[in-house]
Amino acid sequence: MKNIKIFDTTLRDGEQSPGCSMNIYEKIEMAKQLERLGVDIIEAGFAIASKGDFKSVNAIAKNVSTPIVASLARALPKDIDCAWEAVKDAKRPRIHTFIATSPIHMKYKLKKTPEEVIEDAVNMVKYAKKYCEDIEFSAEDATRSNPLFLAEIFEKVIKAGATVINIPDTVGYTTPDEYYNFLTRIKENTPSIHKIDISVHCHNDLGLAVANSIAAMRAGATQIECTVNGIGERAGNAALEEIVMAINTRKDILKYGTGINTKEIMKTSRLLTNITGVEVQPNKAIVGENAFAHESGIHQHGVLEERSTYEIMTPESVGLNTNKMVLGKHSGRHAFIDRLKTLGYELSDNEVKEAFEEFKKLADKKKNVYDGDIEAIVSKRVTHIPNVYELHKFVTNSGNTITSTASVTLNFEDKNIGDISDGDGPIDAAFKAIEKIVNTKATLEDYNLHSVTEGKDAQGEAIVKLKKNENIFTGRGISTDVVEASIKAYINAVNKLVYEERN
Ligand SMILES: CC(=O)SCCNC(=O)CCNC(=O)[C@H](O)C(C)(C)COP(=O)(O)OP(=O)(O)OC[C@H]1O[C@@H](n2cnc3c(N)ncnc32)[C@H](O)[C@@H]1OP(=O)(O)O
Ligand SMILES: CC(C)C(=O)C(=O)O
Ligand SMILES: [Mg+2]
Repeated sequence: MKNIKIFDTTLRDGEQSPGCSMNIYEKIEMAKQLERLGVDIIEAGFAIASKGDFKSVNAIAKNVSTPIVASLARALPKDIDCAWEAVKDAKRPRIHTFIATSPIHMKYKLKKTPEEVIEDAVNMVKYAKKYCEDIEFSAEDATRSNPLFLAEIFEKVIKAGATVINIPDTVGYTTPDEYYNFLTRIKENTPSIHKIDISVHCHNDLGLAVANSIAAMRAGATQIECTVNGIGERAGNAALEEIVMAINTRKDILKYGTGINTKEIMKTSRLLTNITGVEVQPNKAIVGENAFAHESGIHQHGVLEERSTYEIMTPESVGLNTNKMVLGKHSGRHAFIDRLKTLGYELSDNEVKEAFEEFKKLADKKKNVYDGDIEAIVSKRVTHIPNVYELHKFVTNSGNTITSTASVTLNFEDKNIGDISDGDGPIDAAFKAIEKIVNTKATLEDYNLHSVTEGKDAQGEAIVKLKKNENIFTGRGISTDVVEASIKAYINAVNKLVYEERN
């Protein structure tokens, strides 16, 4: 199966997205991750735009080895000189030059006749060719251009040395069928286009960027330009992760592959989010928080029985550990019982029935139902677990210039036993001191803290999960003092573990 080339323009068109500017170090980090992801081409920037852009493109050219590194340039000698200076150190450099070809752009923006635009395009491709073998030529606003005019300009720039022809939907105006026919018409009228790569670059103004890219691929495009998380000018560009996973998931009809290591997708998306601070919407395909989450009872039941009922790809295939069952007002009994099992509870049928009714009432009132809420509901129904260990007293000492220490005393079988420890903060120190006393040999699997009431006097609820021999013991602790809440949660988990081991 043939691979379609993935041209990533996160660092160029993506950066044109408001709020997505990146500094040189962030761009290098992102470029290295794109290399691990396996993209074929990195468009590293628009070298003439600023000194910073030039330095970033140049640094990326020096820091990645497998992908081609491209810089954008207008059809102007000074832009091409600058682009070449920036990419010339790359193992595989590319100059990407463009000029607009639509009547609107030529008349109002460039103030040039079509003949002048052809002349500039040809001259600048020849000019760039003196520097670099690999030249991409883009006809900006191609989809609002006359296809026969495009065929003429493409034939001439290919003869002048262009090795890739890009036919962008700059303003996200076309539709899949129209784009398919448009590309077919251009191919029929550009004899030399068959010798080189045909690229597409779609914007998402009508939400059709990915669909249009896929239609173009079916019409013979061999390179797709896209960005991580779909960032880019205005409504963004075609999202890399969506294109790649569509190709991957629908190999049966699309009959193409990519060189992308899909397991790196999530990491790449999160790196970009961390760098830019721009979150992806929760329902965003592939990389959104909810892309592999199931909230409603019928779906949760289906997925618990057989994941493929509601999952067309696995979360693991994009680098996520697992899917997510979100408990809320739409959830049903199957998911509720499954969560109880995960939390280590085994209830009788009647207890489950009562707990489920209470859970539904709570879910109607509360946006998020946490594990702690479920435990609060069921803990009163399960067999009472004796408090083998109880907190007698604790003292912690911490600050930003000293090592945190904790001294904890527990009551055990009517005796007080104490120990001390240092740690990474007062809570870590306290947990270590407790472990010295109880010696469970369990590992701390998870810890979280949230407020359970509102206002200045909010109570903090700590959840501690201890793991031993594949069993999870979840402890809860509530206090207005977060250290105390955490210590109580740890002791609660220890008591559950001890109870289990003794029975
Ligand atoms: C579709 C796209 O995404 S195109 C890429 C868009 N990205 C960017 O513009 C980001 C970086 N841009 C910049 O930093 C600046 O716009 C620069 C450095 C490129 C140019 O800045 P300035 O010289 O101040 O020009 P300004 O941006 O105001 O106007 C653009 C000029 O380029 C011309 N131009 C636009 N596209 C092209 C082209 N492909 N080839 C030749 N000239 C072009 C315009 O006609 C205009 O020319 P004029 O100054 O003679 O009127
Ligand atoms: C420069 C070109 C490829 C572009 O970004 C566009 O047309 O959208
Ligand atoms: Mg663009």
